[in-house]
Amino acid sequence: MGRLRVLAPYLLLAVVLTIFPMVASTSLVNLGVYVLIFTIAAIGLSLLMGLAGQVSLGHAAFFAVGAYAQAILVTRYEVPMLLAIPVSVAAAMLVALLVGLPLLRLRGHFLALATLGLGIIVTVTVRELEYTGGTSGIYGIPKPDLGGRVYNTPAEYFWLLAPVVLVSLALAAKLTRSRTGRALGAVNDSEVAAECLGVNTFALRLRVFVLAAGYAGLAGVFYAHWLAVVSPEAANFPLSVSFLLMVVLGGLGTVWGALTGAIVVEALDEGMRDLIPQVIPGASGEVQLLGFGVVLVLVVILMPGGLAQLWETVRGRLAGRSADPGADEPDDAPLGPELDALLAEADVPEPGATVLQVQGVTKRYGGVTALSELDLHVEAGEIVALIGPNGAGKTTAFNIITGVLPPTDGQVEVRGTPVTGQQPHVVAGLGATRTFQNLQVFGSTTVRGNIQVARHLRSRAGVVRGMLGLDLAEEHTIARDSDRVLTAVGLGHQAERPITALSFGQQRQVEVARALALAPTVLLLDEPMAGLSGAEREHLSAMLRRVREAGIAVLLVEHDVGAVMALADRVAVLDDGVLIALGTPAEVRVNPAVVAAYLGVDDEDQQVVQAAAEEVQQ
Ligand SMILES: Nc1ncnc2c1ncn2[C@@H]1O[C@H](COP(=O)(O)OP(=O)(O)OP(=O)(O)O)[C@@H](O)[C@H]1O
Repeated sequence: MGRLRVLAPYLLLAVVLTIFPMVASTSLVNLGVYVLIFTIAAIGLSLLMGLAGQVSLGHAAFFAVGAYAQAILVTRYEVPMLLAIPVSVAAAMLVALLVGLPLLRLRGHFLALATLGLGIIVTVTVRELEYTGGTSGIYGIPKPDLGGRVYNTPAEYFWLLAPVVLVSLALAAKLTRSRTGRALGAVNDSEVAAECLGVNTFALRLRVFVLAAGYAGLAGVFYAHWLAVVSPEAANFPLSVSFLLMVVLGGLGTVWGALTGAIVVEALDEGMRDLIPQVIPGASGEVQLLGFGVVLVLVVILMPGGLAQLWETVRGRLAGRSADPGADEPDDAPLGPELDALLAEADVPEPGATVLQVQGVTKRYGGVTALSELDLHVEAGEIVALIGPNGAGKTTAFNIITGVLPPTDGQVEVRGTPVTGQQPHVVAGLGATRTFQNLQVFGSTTVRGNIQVARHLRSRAGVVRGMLGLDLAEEHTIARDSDRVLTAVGLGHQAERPITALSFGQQRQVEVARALALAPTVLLLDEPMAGLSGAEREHLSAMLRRVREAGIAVLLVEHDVGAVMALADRVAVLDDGVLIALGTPAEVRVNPAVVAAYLGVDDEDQQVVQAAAEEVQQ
């Protein structure tokens, strides 16, 4: 039943694509050919923008590379079409790899600008080079001839393209539902959280950038054969804008948006071509581009989710379902055997072995020293609390340990391996992960989806396996393990809910569960009790004791001093970036420097510290 639901849209589309050329006029089928060609390119851009969150203003550059490579291969070297296709697609992907390596280190609008520049470079290059035919381009590209059958008419070409579009769509859609797709979705929601769960964001983005270029290159190939000529316009900015419009109009959330977007943009294009000269006599293509710009702005303002969002709303209304299915019955016995099984997965050394070593770590921001020569270590099976007034440097210490920030000076080792200056995913790979003071849940998915990302390092499937569906057994294991994690921490009844439907405290608990799902050796928790009810705090404390018993090392930043004193084996106190005390809770409680540091700070914390000090003095 589930499989039929997945296949149904493709079957329906196959039927429509088969019938369309039989019933539509030749000019409409001709338009349909362009829709299908551009759909292939837009699917690639949809993956890049929707999945990897990267805006490209130069997608047409890869389209042109594919088109030119195919034109050169079949006209100059007489390479058979079927043999030339993979080479041309590979050429587009190779260009993407070469430019992606430096470009993808750029973020946001810088990447958009850089890809815009790439489009200009390709346009100028093919226009200036004699080899690529200069301004007139390359002529005489034959219509496809497969096994003696020539695809000459619009209908024939449409039927040739239809299966290519169907397969392209299916592969891309499968990728979005794979391990890679989940990881990229997580990167879009919170790059830092995804990295700290072991997701190598740069490598993933690069792969999707290259893949997107492959789709564009393939579209370029079919474009070249259909038009019989390729000219520098193929790499032009207006075409990149059209692709962008297709993806945004169709909706970034789904690759199907590429198809609907391509249909609407091509229809608009035709409409504008007729309409604009009537409204503005003598108007040129530039005015058409302006028209596209206006549509793009209107879509972004009025319908940011594109047609896909509209469709989802209609479908939800028709089915009478809300976005949040609500919670099931609460789990009977949280923290049961499932938690033992999860904790047993952690690769921990013998109790007492140092798993985290911080040596002389200093962090300066200009004139501000956020952290000054911090020395700290955490052993297996130990909870060390890091406390201190606001601005003491606790979060800075976490950021440096987990690779989110490089230190100005000093060393960090996880299980004896130096990790200073390494990316967070490398640190996570060694078994150290964290939660965040400011919640960093993956807001576009469910509670289960959040946990599944944390199983990234415990699974292997890459882009190709994900696209081809060769990851089914692994996907089954990830889903099963994620549900076990949720049951283990008492959140099984929330699995199906969008994470954003949960209360702040519950989201915090999911974040802790997500970090545990990595089966870490070292767990760093940044104010995990903040926003939790009394019962939830007790539940979390009980869980952390079990985590300690399992031999996992815990570094805990927490403002709830009472909870810290009850839980921690050792307490480190920071004040103004300086470690002012380190010892057992009993020792730290009576340390005059600690009492002084808390004076005039949070009333509640101050009372706890002072009451404890008085108690010991009596
Ligand atoms: N990006 C930055 N640029 C400049 N100063 C910074 C930056 N990040 C942190 N700081 C400063 O470093 C010091 C330590 O900040 P940090 O966030 O680590 O403290 P904290 O102990 O975690 O505080 P809180 O309990 O309020 O979260 C503060 O004085 C803060 O203003």
